[in-house]
Amino acid sequence: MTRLTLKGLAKRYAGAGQAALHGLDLTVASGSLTALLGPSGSGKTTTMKLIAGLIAPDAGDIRLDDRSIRDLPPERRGVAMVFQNPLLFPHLTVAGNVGFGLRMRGLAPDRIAASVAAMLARVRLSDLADRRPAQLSGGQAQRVALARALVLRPEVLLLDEPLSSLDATLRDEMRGLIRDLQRETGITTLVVTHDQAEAVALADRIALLLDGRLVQHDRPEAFYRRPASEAVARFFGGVNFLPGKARGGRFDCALGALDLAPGLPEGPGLLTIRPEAIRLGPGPNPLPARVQAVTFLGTQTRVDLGVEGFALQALVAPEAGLPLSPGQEVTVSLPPSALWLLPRPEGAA
Ligand SMILES: Nc1ncnc2c1ncn2[C@@H]1O[C@H](COP(=O)(O)OP(=O)(O)OP(=O)(O)O)[C@@H](O)[C@H]1O
Repeated sequence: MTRLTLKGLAKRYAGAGQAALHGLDLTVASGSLTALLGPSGSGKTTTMKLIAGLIAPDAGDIRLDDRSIRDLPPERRGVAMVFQNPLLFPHLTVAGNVGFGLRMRGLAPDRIAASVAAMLARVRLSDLADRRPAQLSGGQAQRVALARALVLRPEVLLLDEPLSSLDATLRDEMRGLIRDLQRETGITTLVVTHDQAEAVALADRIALLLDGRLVQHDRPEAFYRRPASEAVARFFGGVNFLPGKARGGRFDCALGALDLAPGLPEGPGLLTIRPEAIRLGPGPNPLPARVQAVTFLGTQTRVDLGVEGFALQALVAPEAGLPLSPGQEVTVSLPPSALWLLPRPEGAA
């Protein structure tokens, strides 16, 4: 198993005003499945192409364990990349596509045939071995592309938005397959996605890129419980932010003095609470609130609340939200364990 390290990786495309990556430092643990997450244009594909050797960095290094691969050609890096569009060779069969890289390496035909057959069985494509890419569905083509990369036993596997072109059912299936194969093979894997729910469902670790910078690299739950900044919290659906000051275990803000859990920093900060952590009803940090709007969202109900002239948004189970109506007076409570302090944005008073 191999650790992947990016050190000070920088890239500005010719003619672009802004750099696509500003000195990215990231260590992808050996054998982990890490999601490289970020909105469109944040530098995810650029990072993948740099690791795969399809483009060259302006500065920085790329290491597999202690070896730099920065100056190696793509085929000698030990890195395989699967693109969003599977890019299969149209004139080759499924088996021909999967065996292509092994043939390029000069392996004996019987060894190639055995490896290809085993790989196709693993991705449940044995029955389609003789088909051409034009005769495959999108999900099948994506599985062939994954098999073609894995059969080479790369040290690092890069998957660029592997689920984005699939419908919801196929996406679940493919996500399960990627997870299972990654666990079985232990190949250090980096998956690009712009979808935070997908990153959470798939990865052991998430590296969040915003504007070409790594803003947090953590376990999925940390992005909800301990976001590093307001921007991170917002990317993960955070909507409640209260400026104020923490002092002696309490937070003074527009809603009064709220009890905090122990261990949070003192001083000016931005308090945040997840909408799903707000309780309707009496409890710790109780506050009188007026319901502004109730929106049924299927699995949850969104309740917009006015609290001391401040807007808070809660997400509750539908059965908890249904009897509510706009104008109603309710008590909300804010459990201290769900209150988290963020640094105040630059320039804030
Ligand atoms: N070949 C290129 N020439 C000039 N600018 C580029 C080129 N490729 C990407 N960029 C710019 O670099 C920045 C990062 O792009 P990149 O494709 O890495 O982002 P991304 O996070 O993968 O986005 P998406 O999710 O939309 O694919 C963007 O501002 C993009 O416009």
